Amino acid sequence: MSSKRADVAIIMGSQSDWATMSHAADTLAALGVSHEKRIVSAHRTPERLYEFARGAKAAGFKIIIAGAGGAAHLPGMTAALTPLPVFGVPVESKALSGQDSLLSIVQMPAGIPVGTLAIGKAGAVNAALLAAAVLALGDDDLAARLDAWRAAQTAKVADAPADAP
Ligand SMILES: Nc1c(C(=O)O)ncn1[C@@H]1O[C@H](COP(=O)(O)O)[C@@H](O)[C@H]1O
Repeated sequence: MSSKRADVAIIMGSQSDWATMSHAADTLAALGVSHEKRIVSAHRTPERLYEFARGAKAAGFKIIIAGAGGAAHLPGMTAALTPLPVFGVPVESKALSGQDSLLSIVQMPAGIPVGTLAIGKAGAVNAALLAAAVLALGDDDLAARLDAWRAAQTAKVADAPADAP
């Protein structure tokens, strides 16, 4: 690991969340945003969470993307322990299709914000895009890459037939 930390930390409650959270990593990679990923669980590894979240800002991270499923306390607990912006991604759970994850993340008490995204892949992609948009406020090159990414997305839709199948 290099001494200069990545801008974005992607954390997740379990290895099983990677199928979802890899979309955040892929999107950040496509935009040239440096990121690190790690498994941290408020439930299963509370001390690792404490150590990570307490040290995240000093380590050089600027934004944290936290994905978890079920009783998804990871994003909120992370937000409680760091002044960095935290974006929460509700991972789709088997039992309740991610409704549990969403509700566990979204309804934070006033004072400890978590920017909550959609359930699943869309949320993971959008968390990465939001992180990039925040970082782009102070980085003109990244702002240009983000503009290009959005233009490419528009072109992809525009090139497809406008009539429904
Ligand atoms: N919600 C949390 C937390 C947490 O919030 O600290 N730690 C693990 N988990 C979630 O448990 C689910 C099942 O995990 P396993 O697949 O490992 O049993 C995962 O979606 C994970 O995010």
